[in-house]
Amino acid sequence: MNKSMNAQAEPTKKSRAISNTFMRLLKLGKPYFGWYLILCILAAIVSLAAVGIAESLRRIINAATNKDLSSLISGAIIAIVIITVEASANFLKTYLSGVLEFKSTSKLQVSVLSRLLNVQMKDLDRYHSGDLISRINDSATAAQQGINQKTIDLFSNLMQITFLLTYLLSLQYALTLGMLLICSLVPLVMLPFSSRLRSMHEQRQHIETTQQMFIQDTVQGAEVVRTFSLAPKLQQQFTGRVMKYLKIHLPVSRLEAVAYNMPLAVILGGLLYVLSYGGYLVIHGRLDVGAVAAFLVCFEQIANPVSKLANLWTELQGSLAQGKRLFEVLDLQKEGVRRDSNGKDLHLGTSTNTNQAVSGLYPISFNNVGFGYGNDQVLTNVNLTIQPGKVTALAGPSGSGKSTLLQLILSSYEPNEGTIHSGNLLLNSIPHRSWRSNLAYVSQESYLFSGTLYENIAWGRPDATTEDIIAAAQSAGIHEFIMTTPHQYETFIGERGLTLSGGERQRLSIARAFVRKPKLLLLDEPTAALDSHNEEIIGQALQELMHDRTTVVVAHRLSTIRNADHIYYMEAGSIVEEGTHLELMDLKGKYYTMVETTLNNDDKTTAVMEEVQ
Ligand SMILES: Nc1ncnc2c1ncn2[C@@H]1O[C@H](COP(=O)(O)OP(=O)(O)OP(=O)(O)O)[C@@H](O)[C@H]1O
Repeated sequence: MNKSMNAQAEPTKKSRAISNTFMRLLKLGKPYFGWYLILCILAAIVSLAAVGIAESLRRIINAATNKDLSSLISGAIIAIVIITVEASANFLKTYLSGVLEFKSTSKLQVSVLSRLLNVQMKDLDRYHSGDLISRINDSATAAQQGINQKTIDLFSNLMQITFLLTYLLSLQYALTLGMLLICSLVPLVMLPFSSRLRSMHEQRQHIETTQQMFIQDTVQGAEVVRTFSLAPKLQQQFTGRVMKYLKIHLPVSRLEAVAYNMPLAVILGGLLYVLSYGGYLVIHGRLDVGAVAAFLVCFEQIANPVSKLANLWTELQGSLAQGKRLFEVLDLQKEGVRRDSNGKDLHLGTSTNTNQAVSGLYPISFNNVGFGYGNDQVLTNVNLTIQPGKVTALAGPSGSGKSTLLQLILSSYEPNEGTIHSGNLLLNSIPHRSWRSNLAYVSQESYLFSGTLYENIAWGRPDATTEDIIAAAQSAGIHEFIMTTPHQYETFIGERGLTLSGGERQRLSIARAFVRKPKLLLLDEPTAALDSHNEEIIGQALQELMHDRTTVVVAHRLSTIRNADHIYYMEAGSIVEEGTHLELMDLKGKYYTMVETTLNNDDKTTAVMEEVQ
């Protein structure tokens, strides 16, 4: 019984969701009301012109059959004028529709992208980047077309049908009514296909997206593909995916072909009806020959919009499916925003307290913090204090949660249990933008953007002067290298800076942190990927960057850890030891074992030498 009730509730929920998507798509069109109005006026002119052309044709044919030259000439002149007006209005309508299409689609794409840039990381983690790109590129375009092009088409087609039918009714109502009856069969024959087509469009879109993600992974992982000779396996997988796509695409094409061609058969039948019944009326003197010609021309002009109306319905199904994908992203909750009981966004505001909290003058404290990305607990009962102006190091085995802890300080995620405070203020009560404005983060592999070397440093502080950029590059030890590149600071680096070496990429991201002049510095072992030569070059620079600055550093190298003012040693998401390097070494606990067993020999030799001294 429960099952049948659920089965009944399902379609109701589904149709509510469809109408909801449609209403929201219509709402998106609100700012373009003026454009719609102009386009509708133009559509009305075009539709009226269609009537004018049919009437002129009727007059010309009747004048010819009556051998009335002057009526024939005046009819032809009127027809030329109407055709000119119709062509101009049509041109303007097509042009303005194109501009509207571009404006509205790009605006929607911008709002989807800006939502994506502001959503919570935990939501973003759920999507593949290829899927998100497809939602911005394909779904935004198709959804926007659904409301602009298709609703205007709907309006113009309806208007054309109304005007022409009114005209034809004035000529011969019986013939017109028969014609109307035949035309109304067109959408009816489409009805059985529409819902099936909608769900098939959704399935096809899903397969297209996974295919796009696969291509993206294959292209981005080109190095691994070559190294491990994965090309044949990937080709095979891709062929499999194409076959899967064909499996849904072919039935869609078949169904579309049937759905689109059924109306044509009805239209041909209608044409036969006009010729036969119209000819019958002419024979009985109830209609003139010119009127039959006008009916024939109008039939085409009515049949076309009617068949378009029918197709429009199937196309709208596709747009609704895309709109659904789009709204899913637009509905993701923004970070730093709470929702009230009605689902309305409540934004956090800045205050004197927040300005103080982000000043870097107060300690950051974790109180019984627990966190997990999904169901698995990553951090458990973490208690720590990051003292202002000091260097705090996080050490511990791989996967113990060090980077995750930095992510919580960055406010990329919120703890599931416990609290994080900056001074007296809860971190999640501080607007993210304010909090991050005084913070720089350098990870093991910081992302570099396609652009120039200059731009990549300037991302650290958009208002930085050229002098600031050069000074930052000098401090990060990358200036000399930049001066040897073909266009110096204007040298273009490829996608993700792949034209640079690992060390150059890392020094560039450190320059980006330098230019920011942050109050709080978060380093995720930025020298981990560097050789000892490169490490030495930027080691000094990092010391300078950390000097007198609140710093939290995830450290693997002993040289980094031992200089820290305070070290937290983590294991399986918990802090198990804390103290200075010497204190922890004296303790002879887990930290001591790590130093003894895990760290590389160079590090140990340096440490021993320094301790001896
Ligand atoms: N975005 C994520 N989604 C799900 N799980 C994650 C995510 N990031 C990290 N994890 C998991 O959380 C745990 C802790 O990872 P984290 O990167 O914080 O460890 P770590 O101590 O910094 O490791 P390493 O020293 O190797 O960088 C790991 O088990 C990891 O698989």
